[in-house]
Amino acid sequence: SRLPSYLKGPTPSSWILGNQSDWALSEAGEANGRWKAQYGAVYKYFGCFGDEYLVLNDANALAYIMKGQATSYLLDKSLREFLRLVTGEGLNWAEGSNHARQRRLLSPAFNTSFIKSLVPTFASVGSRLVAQWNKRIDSEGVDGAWDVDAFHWIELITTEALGLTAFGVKFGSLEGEEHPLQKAYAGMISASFSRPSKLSIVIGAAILRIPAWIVHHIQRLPLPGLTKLKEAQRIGHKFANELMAEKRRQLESNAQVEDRDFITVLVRAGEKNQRGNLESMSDMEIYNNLTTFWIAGFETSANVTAFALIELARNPHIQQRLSSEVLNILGTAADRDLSDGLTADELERMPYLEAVLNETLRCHAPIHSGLFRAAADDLIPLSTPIQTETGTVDRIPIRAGQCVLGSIDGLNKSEEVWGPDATEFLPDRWLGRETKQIDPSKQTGGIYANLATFGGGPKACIGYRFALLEVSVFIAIIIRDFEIALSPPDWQLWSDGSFIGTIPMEKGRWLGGGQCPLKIRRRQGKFDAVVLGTAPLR
Ligand code: HEM
Repeated sequence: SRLPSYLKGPTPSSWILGNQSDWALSEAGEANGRWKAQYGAVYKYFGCFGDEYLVLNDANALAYIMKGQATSYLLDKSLREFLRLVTGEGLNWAEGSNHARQRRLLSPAFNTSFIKSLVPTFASVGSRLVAQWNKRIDSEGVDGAWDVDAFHWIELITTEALGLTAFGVKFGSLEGEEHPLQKAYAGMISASFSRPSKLSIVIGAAILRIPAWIVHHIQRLPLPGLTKLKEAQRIGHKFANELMAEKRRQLESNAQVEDRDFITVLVRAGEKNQRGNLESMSDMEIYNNLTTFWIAGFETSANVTAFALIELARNPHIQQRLSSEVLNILGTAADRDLSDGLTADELERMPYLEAVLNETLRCHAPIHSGLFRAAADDLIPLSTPIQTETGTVDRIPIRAGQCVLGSIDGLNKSEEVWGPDATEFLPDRWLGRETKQIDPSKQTGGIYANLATFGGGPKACIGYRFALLEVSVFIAIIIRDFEIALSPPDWQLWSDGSFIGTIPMEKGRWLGGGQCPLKIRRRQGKFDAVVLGTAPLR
């Protein structure tokens, strides 16, 4: 064993499978929670073919690893090559000085005031969803209630929002239209999800053992999956190139072009840099990053939106409290059309909305773990020392090449950090909470609200403000206009965590993707909701 012998962990079922099927086939974070309770916050487990993983559920250890990303705790080389096949050499793929350079050049697209200016765009998309749902209630509803698997619709609003804010393009998918760029990106993600069998877990692990240099050359092979991926990329790239050329023409002829999307902001920043003789991003780099934002920002935000709606549907008292707040600030559907009126300032006046969103991000982090490889021998500091037979250990020695798994879910549900009710969904814990006052030994290094959900350090999620505002707008708009309940009422959530993502599904029913089955009804207005209360929908 390369890891110190005092680290404990589960016994592998076999050399081929290790503990991997237990990890991949239990609910997201479940195996980790069990092993953490048994072996401590820092333990080891075996992946396929005897690969040993160091698992960290310790705040200081996670903060340390995240700080070292981009230089000393890196993405596995083969995995990184696979990533390059999909996103090209964008921010997620980049390391070291290239990463720092790209991050600097992308900063104009992620500054707070620009991201806040996207709120009306998110609101326009949310309002289009509301219009469609109202139509369905009228045409397909029974006694004013309509059963819908909202997951598909959430995917549509998330892609519409990305289309408008990244490329400035309206796809029209909510209204039944199909757009080539949206289709190209769907092809790149090829969303079809299937729960892995033990055999596919082993095959997956074997594929990841293909040396990076071979993966690098795989792209030349005429494999069917790759041909489809390349075709999707060709269409996406051509489209983006035409858009960038058009933006450039517009900017040359009229400096008043509004910055309403990333492509405009990045093309403008590039032109400015060139005039000032600063280095700028090439069109290829801009395109690779727009693709990166799509891959990083689509399923993550969609899954959080779905988890939030599921929690609101199964906790009617939380839903009612949220609807009261939202109706007080935004008025009823009859008072006000939100298709372009909602602002970031209004969102800031809804602390309970923020609490519900934060609690969703804590309990249902859409990426439940981060996997790294140590670039050099190192010592990882701990918040809570480990007691061994020979003494106390406050740093774990590791060797270059060691796989390290930071459990985002484990830190988000750590009793040490969040208290004894850490596994319960309780938005109230956020009201009046000041992140700055948290004891340093309980700080995870997370970029937002001491949550590990968006990562931390130099490679922390660049899109977290975007995601927070986007999901807040969607939830506020849906809850203002509809009462939601689970349908059927006894629907049981299964948070699938087969890969690094967490996807809402029904226990025992794998339908090939996320699920969010709701019964929706028009909300009867402010008076009913606030004063009388509405009977929970069943
Ligand atoms: C709720 C939604 C989201 C979650 C939970 C999420 C989570 C994450 C996490 C965990 C990482 C890795 C952080 C680390 O290694 O420390 C990451 C990176 C990243 N995210 Fe997000 N993300 C979300 C939405 C978005 C959106 C909307 C965008 C873009 C518009 C985006 C763009 C990125 C990019 C580009 C990276 C790579 C950053 C780098 O390597 O420097 N994400 N995200």
